[in-house]
Amino acid sequence: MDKRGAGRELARSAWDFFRDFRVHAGGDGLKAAILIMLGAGLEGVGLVLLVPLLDLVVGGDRGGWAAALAGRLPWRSAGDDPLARLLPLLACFALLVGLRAVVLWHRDVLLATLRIGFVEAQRTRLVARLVAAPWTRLSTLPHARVNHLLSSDIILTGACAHFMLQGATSLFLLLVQWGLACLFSVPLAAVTGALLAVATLALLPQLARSRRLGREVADANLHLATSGAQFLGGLKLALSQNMQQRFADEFNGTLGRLMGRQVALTREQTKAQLAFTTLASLAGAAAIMVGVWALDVPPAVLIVFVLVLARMSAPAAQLQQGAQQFANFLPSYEKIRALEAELAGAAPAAAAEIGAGGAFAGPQPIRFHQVSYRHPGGDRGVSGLDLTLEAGSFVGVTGASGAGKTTFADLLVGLTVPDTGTITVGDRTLAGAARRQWAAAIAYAPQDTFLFHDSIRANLAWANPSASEANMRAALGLVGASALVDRLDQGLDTVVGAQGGLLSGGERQRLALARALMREPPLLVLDESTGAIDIAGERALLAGLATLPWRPTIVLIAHRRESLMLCDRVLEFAEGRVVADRRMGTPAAQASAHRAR
Ligand SMILES: Nc1ncnc2c1ncn2[C@@H]1O[C@H](COP(=O)(O)OP(=O)(O)OP(=O)(O)O)[C@@H](O)[C@H]1O
Repeated sequence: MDKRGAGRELARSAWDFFRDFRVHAGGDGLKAAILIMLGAGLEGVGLVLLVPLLDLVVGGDRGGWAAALAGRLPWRSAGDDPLARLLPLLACFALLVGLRAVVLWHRDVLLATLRIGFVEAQRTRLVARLVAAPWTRLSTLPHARVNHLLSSDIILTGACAHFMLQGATSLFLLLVQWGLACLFSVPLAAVTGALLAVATLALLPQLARSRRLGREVADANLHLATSGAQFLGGLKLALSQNMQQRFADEFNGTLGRLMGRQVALTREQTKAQLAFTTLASLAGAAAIMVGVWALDVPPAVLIVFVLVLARMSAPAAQLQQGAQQFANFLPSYEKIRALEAELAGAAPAAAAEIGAGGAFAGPQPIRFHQVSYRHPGGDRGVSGLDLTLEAGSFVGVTGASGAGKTTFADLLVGLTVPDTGTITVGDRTLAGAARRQWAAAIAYAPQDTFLFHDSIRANLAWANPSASEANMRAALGLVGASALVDRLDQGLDTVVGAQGGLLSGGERQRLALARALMREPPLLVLDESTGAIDIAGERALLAGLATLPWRPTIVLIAHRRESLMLCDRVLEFAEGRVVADRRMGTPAAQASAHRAR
């Protein structure tokens, strides 16, 4: 992209950020602007008080506005007694300092509150978009991207807000100080202002470079976060195959690339900072030379002017550095907005629809009418599914990898919507509100066991917050996890570690199944979620499920023949179609038939 295009993009993105912040701030934005201006104004008044102070210390003729002001001040009439003139002056200073402290306190608290609130609002909005998005869209998002956006990138939007607010504060301070400089000598201030403006314009392209490097650092950070998240799992694999050096080299390579980008960014920022301070100092020196030789400014005015210039250097440097940092962190904000825009395009019906219609109570027949579904961006999925799952039946689903079993389960629970055909539960079609109510009723134990990094109790309560301890114990007993909980020091309050990392694979699956039972669902879908449990334990568990008192319809996806032995019907998938539908003469089938009577 050419320089002009990069500059335009930066300006557009910065404007979007400002607009977003302004909307978030609402009425407090105006209050903050007033406090920023008031703080800068009080700083200016403090500088004005330098005039009589100089008058007192240096004395003599300052000429122009300074003399006129000093002549008009009340303590001028207090005769020539320095003490009599100094006391009111110091009183004024004390008053000013106190007032300024109060204003700055209110300003800083308000700005911090707005900044923190803005970060939280960004996070809440992104989470809301993610929660509202359909599974078809979410399933294609890389986990690391979402994690990074919700953590690091969101925090960096706070840094953006910080530098924007700091920039506004510095800018107003600069304007007030420049206004004061104008009061002392308009031509001198005009020369200084023009030179500073030229220095600022010369450094504008630097901001676009800062944004580009910021984006590269953010990308490298994401890459590092992805590698970091998989570090232990990957290291275990590497250790088991004596490939740890290669693993370390790969990780270090990612780290090295990130460091390279960060060094490049620091180099650019330092260059810009030095260039700006050098140009600003030269501009000040040039202005003083012009003042002395061309404008014949009196020495006392020149001294005050130099003091004002010295005061201006701090906010000017802060403004320049803040702008660099803002441009550097802006890509994080852009990434968040990009994901929101992606998700907004795919947002399904509003969550408010959940309330419409009645809840699904008890198992009912589930009917697939000529259902087809293709995954986005490919031609794989399921097609022409035409079948009925009887209420309370125990259905096994099997087939080779990629045959379409999970796709079928996702349709069954309402995670995905058919491209063609319909799915009905009882007499209701799974669409809109009914689909959401169905999802709110059923339980799904997916292939990848997911447990929160929290206690067993909290993990179980997640599915049904009103579940009693007795319910939890009963579910744990049914899935064969009572002994596990009893042996843990903290019992139900034991924290299971990130992703249940402190438990074995089979134990994790048992807890996930217990959680699925907590809401007494009319449909229980187990997608290869018992495969890590020993065969005898799995058999006992499935036998328990087959005799659950509330008689849910159970769909068990499994590869092992032993797992399917208790099912009263087995569907075999191949190439997205049901190629065999077998009724089994099992004890479960008899139990099911008995229940049906
Ligand atoms: N999100 C997706 N985007 C594109 N294609 C997908 C997606 N998910 C699955 N597929 C493809 O759809 C086909 C069916 O996948 P599905 O997960 O239903 O298979 P499966 O029978 O459950 O396999 P396995 O036993 O290995 O879990 C596969 O060929 C798979 O590659």
